[in-house]
Amino acid sequence: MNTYDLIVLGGGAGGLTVAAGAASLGANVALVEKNRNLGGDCLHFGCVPSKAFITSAKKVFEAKKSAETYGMTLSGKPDITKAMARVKEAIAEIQAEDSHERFQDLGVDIYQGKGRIIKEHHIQVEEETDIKGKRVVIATGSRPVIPPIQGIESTSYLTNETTFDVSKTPKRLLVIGGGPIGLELAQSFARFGSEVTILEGNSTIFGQEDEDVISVIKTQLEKELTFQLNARVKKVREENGTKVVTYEQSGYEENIVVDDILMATGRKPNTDDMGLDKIGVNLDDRGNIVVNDYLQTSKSHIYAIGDTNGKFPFTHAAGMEGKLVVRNALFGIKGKVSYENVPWVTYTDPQVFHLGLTEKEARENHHIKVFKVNTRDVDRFVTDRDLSGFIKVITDHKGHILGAHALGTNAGDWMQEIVFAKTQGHKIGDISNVIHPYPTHGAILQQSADLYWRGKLFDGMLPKVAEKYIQWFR
Ligand SMILES: Cc1cc2nc3c(=O)[nH]c(=O)nc-3n(C[C@H](O)[C@H](O)[C@H](O)COP(=O)(O)OP(=O)(O)OC[C@H]3O[C@@H](n4cnc5c(N)ncnc54)[C@H](O)[C@@H]3O)c2cc1C
Ligand SMILES: NC(=O)c1ccc[n+]([C@@H]2O[C@H](COP(=O)([O-])OP(=O)(O)OC[C@H]3O[C@@H](n4cnc5c(N)ncnc54)[C@H](O)[C@@H]3O)[C@@H](O)[C@H]2O)c1
Repeated sequence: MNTYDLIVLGGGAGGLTVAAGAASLGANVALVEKNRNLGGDCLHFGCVPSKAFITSAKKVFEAKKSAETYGMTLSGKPDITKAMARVKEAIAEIQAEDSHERFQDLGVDIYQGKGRIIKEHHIQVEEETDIKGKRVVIATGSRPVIPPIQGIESTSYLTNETTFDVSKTPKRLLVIGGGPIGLELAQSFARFGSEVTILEGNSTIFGQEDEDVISVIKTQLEKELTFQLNARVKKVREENGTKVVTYEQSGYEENIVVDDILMATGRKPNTDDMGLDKIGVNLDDRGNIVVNDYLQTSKSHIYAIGDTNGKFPFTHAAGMEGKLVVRNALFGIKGKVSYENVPWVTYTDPQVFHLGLTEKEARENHHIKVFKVNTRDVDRFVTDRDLSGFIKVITDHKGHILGAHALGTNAGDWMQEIVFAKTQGHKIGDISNVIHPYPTHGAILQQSADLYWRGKLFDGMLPKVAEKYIQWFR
């Protein structure tokens, strides 16, 4: 039986980070991946295809908008198969980075097949091969949750695993779930010509965002999508090639007839059927693997990262956790995980940027200040006619950054400066001293920092002292 310093289960965002990092440091590493290709959900069914599709959809939308704005004539319908071909091209190109050869060259032994933990240090791959590891990292990701809806077993529907294979634009599309997956894809389908309705069980879409952000993005998206909130799906059935969906809203039953349904109702960790209960690795009631601050499970030689621990289900968080686990597992360092400075971006148009606490969360434990700047007050956004967005920086009373939120074209890029500032412990005022070329979008951050100084200069004792000093100096 082959024996390793480290066995990694799952070759996605988290697992590949661990395998590459540990092998580069000289560890003897095995990587077990059930699919033929490495890369995981992010590459094959998640971030990469969705962003490629979003870009195509945005181009189509802007072509139409530009034609209207500049008095040109545009004819024809966009062909979604061309967009999906571009999706496949993007996946293939990035796949080359995650090839078996690359990892084998690093010294990683790859086992293709489904892995199960059969004893504390023993992994079985497809009931055929047994391998032994001093430490084990579980990075098996997640899959879509399918809610228990009457009739769903006999009705076809899309998920993120099948959406990028569609060969025609659904005329009427129902998206169940108003979270990031649902909204990013809904807007893109709408831009390819689908009539899209979002059915959301809660009273709001984007439940995790700051309230101001939710209110503005909803108004923006309503130009392209129809929302049904507080709506609970009761049953579905197929009828003459269409799907009839019955949902309850405000005590009434409503029916909607559509051509396709996209399920975007959250994620479920891939932690079942892996033998975890048998060896005493604890799961919470949603199936997430319970980990401590060092990302160790209830068995200290087994670590769990990425979507399996349910803490921060994003690719960059899985990568960050993976790097930490390499240090902790190989060198016995007790590095603690922290998500305080981990941002996320939802790639709707406009994009939604999120870092740290929302205003409501911050108010619970801090005496806060809020600095808000609208894009219409920043020259670069004015030149671009991008006038409906804003940024909001939330600080404690001393100016330490607690949270930052933004809505605007490419917000994920121009807000990165504040992630750096927060990570390095800078206060908001420090951004005021950073020179931003004129006219750039990033200047919006400088303007928010200027608000901080303006408050300090004009609301405190300083103006009175300054006045006295100037009189004396004259
Ligand atoms: C539509 C969509 C869009 C997204 N967009 C973004 C985005 O823009 N930005 C972002 O940061 N995040 C995004 N995410 C989330 C991101 O994809 C995940 O957070 C990330 O992939 C998690 O990485 P992971 O390593 O935990 O799991 P994965 O990347 O899914 O990797 C898990 C791997 O484990 C394998 N596996 C499973 N079970 C076993 C087993 N028993 N044995 C062996 N192998 C196994 C799987 O085949 C898979 O390859 C998106 C997700 C979706 C669905
Ligand atoms: N840009 C990004 O970084 C990005 C993009 C997509 C996904 N992701 C990741 O994927 C994760 C999952 O995304 P998601 O949108 O599937 O999940 P989510 O949990 O964020 O949203 C699911 C939504 O579906 C609703 N819902 C659940 N069951 C329902 C039902 N039966 N009827 C009606 N509504 C129902 C929920 O109230 C919720 O609003 C995210 O948390 C995120 O980490 C990230």
